[in-house]
Amino acid sequence: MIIKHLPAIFEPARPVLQRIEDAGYEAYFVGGCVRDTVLGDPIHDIDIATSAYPSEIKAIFDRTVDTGIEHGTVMILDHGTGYETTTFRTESGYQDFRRPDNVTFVRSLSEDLKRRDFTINALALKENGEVIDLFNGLEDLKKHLIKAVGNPNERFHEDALRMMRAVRFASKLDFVIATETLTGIKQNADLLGKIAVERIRVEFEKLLMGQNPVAGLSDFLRTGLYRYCPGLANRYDSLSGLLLLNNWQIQNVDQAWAVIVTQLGLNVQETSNFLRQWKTSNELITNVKRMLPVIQELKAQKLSALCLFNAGEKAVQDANQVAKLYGWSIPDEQLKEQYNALPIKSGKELAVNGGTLIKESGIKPGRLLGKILNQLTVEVVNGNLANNKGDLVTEVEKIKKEG
Ligand SMILES: Nc1ccn([C@@H]2O[C@H](COP(=O)(O)OP(=O)(O)OP(=O)(O)O)[C@@H](O)[C@H]2O)c(=O)n1
Ligand SMILES: [Mg+2]
Repeated sequence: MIIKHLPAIFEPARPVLQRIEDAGYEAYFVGGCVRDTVLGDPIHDIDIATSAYPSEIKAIFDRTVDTGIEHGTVMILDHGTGYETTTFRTESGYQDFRRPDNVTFVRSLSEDLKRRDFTINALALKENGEVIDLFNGLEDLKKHLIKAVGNPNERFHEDALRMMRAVRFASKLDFVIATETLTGIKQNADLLGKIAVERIRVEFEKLLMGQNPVAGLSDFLRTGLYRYCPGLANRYDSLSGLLLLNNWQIQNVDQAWAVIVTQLGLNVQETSNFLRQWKTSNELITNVKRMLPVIQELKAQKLSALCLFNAGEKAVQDANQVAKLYGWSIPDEQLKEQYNALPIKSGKELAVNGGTLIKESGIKPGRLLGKILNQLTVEVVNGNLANNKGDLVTEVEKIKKEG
């Protein structure tokens, strides 16, 4: 196959490949960028593989950065852009166990491609547009098939994360996992236990945000991969409920996790613990925790002003998106109106603050002050009290008298 017009992102990199070829070596675009080019999908980054050793690349180009030289990766700087090139390599251990990370540099493209995960990811693209397809990747792309290169067991033993990548691609591309590959995942699922949770998380999040999350989740469940994921090991029944959701439209990672914790029926405290096990950021945990009460109130069809106020605009919108999956949502426009109708959107908008109350109402700094401010906020949000200084100070007098 020859691709006549390469997507624009390749253009500035072509002369770089050309120069490597002119020096007598081979150089190709490889991996996801080739797969996505053939599919006509957007390309976010390009990877280059070459027969030249890192030292040889550095001899060809004036400006390079050693970004991962022990793995064979050197960045070539060209006209202000960096291009990562990786020397053809093979996982060895047995061939040359003295090399760091068991990586051996090789001169042949096929040696490099045959240790890649799936046939659709084992395509190489020459600078002139020629696609090198040694493992029937093009046919599998056409058939919408995720198939391990060679023996699935071997591929998954080299890197167990690949099993998560398989289910992620099933969702992301809406492809089917080939039977033998699926069997390989079932047999090796426990190896996922050896993989850092952060790496698993990235794949799981991509799965949840893919084109067909139900397909990916279905594979994630039937292969048993979920057993080796934090907080999911004993939750097969609950997770299976996700397969019944037929209106997935997840727009961000906060929503993705909110779906999972909603499905698992976790409360706010359990959600914190669960997400901490997955090593998500504190920001994500905060966002998801803000969404949960909104989702619950949408479910109960009694969305209150206070709930909207506490969550804030982003969490409110995200929560409605999650609720949509379950048929609990209200029209976005209506929700927006309800939110915009809040008398105040944040505590800072309250017509009095701690300072005012200390000065004008003689309240001492401390717990009581916080409690009173909170009470005022709730009354204003609920529309029981106008947000002006006079009314609020009068209310404070009343609260003081009532003790
Ligand atoms: N565990 C892995 C990870 C990567 N690869 C190979 O390295 C390439 C680049 O990896 P990466 O950028 O992680 O994935 P992509 O396939 O490019 O997918 P994405 O679109 O998410 O970048 C893959 O296509 C594949 O050939 C692999 O064989 N095994
Ligand atoms: Mg990539």
